[in-house]
Amino acid sequence: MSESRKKVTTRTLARLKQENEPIAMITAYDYPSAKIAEQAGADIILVGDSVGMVVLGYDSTIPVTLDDMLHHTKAVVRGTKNTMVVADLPFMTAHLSSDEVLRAAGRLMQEAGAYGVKMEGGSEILSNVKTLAAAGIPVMGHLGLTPQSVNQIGGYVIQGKDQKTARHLIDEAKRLEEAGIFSLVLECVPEELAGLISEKCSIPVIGIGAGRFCDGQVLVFHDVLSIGNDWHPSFVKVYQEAGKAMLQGIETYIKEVKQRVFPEQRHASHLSSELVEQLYGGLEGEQNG
Ligand SMILES: Nc1nc(=O)c2c([nH]1)NC[C@@H]1CN(c3ccc(C(=O)N[C@@H](CCC(=O)O)C(=O)O)cc3)CN21
Ligand SMILES: CC(C)C(=O)C(=O)O
Ligand SMILES: [Mg+2]
Repeated sequence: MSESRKKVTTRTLARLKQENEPIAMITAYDYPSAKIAEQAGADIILVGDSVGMVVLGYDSTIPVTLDDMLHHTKAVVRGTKNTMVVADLPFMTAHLSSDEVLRAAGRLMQEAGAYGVKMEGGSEILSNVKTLAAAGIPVMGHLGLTPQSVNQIGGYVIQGKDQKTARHLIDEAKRLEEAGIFSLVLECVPEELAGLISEKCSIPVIGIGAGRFCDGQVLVFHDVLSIGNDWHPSFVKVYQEAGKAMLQGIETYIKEVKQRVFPEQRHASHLSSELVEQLYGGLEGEQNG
């Protein structure tokens, strides 16, 4: 599928929304996971700052740096041919001066090869969104539960549950759209609200924990495959117990080493018996001399 497919662009996504065809997005953080995501047919790979939690072992996305994002985005880009790769701007970056945010986004595109960037927030980042869009940088928005604000929110909790906050999210989505984002992630909002925003926006809205009525869905790679964590947010569906399969494989390897079952003869290279004899003979000669 991925071999023959044309490159996914902003135009592809706009067409998918127009044709009411769901957009499939998944995170990836390195070369093998990117190859798997592309081969599976993902439209968009997100190099999420969730890399900090599922790969680097932090307990939030806050410690993730631009250098981390560059490092992982480069690996993902090397693993893809025609999938759109979007990289998260890390904590605080969206709020820096327009020069600094431009430089950060520019590095993710020029140095790492990202197609575009995603930034968390609404009105407070609007002028930076406009600056990036004016520079030809595809910007994906991110509203609802914005994990970079977890300390301020006070936890990973669903957003937009009452009239005031729901109304606010609709307004923010419209403002971001006007500022020039090409797509919007909505995280952890009630599905009726996500459906309404998807309907009111002409750009594709991609949900995570936002229900059935978005234009697309995104999940974290390690959640879909249950790698590294027993616990998952309740919106996650585990499609394969890859973490269990990995553990079993490594356990069996270690057991076989301990029991001298691995390696077998075929797992090594060999000398001719004549050469072996000569070498042993040579050693004996040394010992006798
Ligand atoms: N592995 C992983 N998956 C993710 O989806 C993810 C990350 N990490 N890290 C960055 C953010 C953080 N996310 C999270 C983390 C926790 C919840 C969570 O605990 N949600 C509760 C619902 C809270 C409520 O009731 O309001 C849940 O039970 O799902 C949600 C999103 C989403 N992102
Ligand atoms: C969960 C998605 C939307 C994200 O921002 C990430 O993986 O960092
Ligand atoms: Mg993120």
